[in-house]
Amino acid sequence: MGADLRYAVIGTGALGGFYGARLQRAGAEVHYLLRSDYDHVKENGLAVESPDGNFTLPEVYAYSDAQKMPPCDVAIVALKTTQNHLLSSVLPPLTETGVVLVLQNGLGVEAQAAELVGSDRVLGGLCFLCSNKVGPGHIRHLDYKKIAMGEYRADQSAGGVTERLEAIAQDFERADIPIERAEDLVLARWKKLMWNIPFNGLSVILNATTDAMMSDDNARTLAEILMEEVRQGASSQGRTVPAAFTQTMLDHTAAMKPYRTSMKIDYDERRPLEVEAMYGAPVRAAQAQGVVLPHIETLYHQLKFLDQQNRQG
Ligand SMILES: NC(=O)C1=CN([C@@H]2O[C@H](COP(=O)(O)OP(=O)(O)OC[C@H]3O[C@@H](n4cnc5c(N)ncnc54)[C@H](OP(=O)(O)O)[C@@H]3O)[C@@H](O)[C@H]2O)C=CC1
Ligand SMILES: CC(C)(CO)C(=O)C(=O)O
Repeated sequence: MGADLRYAVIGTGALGGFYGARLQRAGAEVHYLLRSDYDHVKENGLAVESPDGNFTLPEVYAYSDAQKMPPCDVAIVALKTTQNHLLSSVLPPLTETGVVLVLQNGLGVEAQAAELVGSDRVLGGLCFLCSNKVGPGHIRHLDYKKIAMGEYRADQSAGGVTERLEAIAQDFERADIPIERAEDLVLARWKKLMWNIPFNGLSVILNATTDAMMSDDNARTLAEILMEEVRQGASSQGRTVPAAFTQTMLDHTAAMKPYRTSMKIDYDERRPLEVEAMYGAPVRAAQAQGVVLPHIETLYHQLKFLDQQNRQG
């Protein structure tokens, strides 16, 4: 992998638009794949509002067809996981040493990219970010931005910190994005699920923002029960999430600015919910090891029902 990496952002929304624009502003060459915003962004570029400072990029390399993109060193997958069935048609050509970096929430998402490009060419990242797309090519970054990034291994082993991971991490750091080098991507994914499984799902079921859930004993209890099960799920995969991490997540959420989770926004906008990647995949991974996660499974079925009703309605 050469010194100056060329990036592709596949899905220029809340997350992809934010990180892509930050990389470009820091000097990286970034190519963006867009869908509904293509004409607007080709004409006007991207605008980012952020507590770090607002900025615009009047000129960006915009595409509506991945096959027209140049070979890239790092293709960042930033679609919703509900669109991953389209991956084969939206990934750009890669350079000889090019890799796919999957920045989506959930579990098992790297495997979908690995099927297409080979399991030795995939990394994953967990983004601790609150960002929304509020208009065509218009990203509103609200809070946080750190990424825990790690190497994917088909056998689920820890991939360690490789040179290419280090090179990508340094590009992000130049863009003022803190990067945690995750030795074990599987553990990092389960730790992120400690937040997403309780709060994304409950925000839809309880029709509540994070502050409303944190200030209510019943909602907090539900969140704690779910977190305990996520720990059991991690343990079924040979990973240990320390018991104290539950309190860390609760404290983190209590300290957050009131937040409507991404799943709640998708629900309110009648868009498909990321139920399979966030709930189905962890439940199935645990089940494959003979471990049942009853509360998470219940939430999974409730969310599947609500998602279906919501989009029919
Ligand atoms: N937003 C956040 O703060 C965080 C998000 N995440 C995760 O990141 C992932 C992305 O989420 P987020 O950025 O919020 O979602 P968004 O919906 O904001 O962004 C996804 C983008 O992908 C585009 N897209 C969809 N299909 C295609 C296609 N076929 N070709 C080109 N572009 C396409 C969409 O375009 P269109 O506008 O046409 O729909 C949209 O702009 C999810 O897995 C989410 O859970 C994780 C942590 C925080
Ligand atoms: C936990 C949070 C809100 C920010 O840390 C996030 O990363 C997410 O929505 O997935």
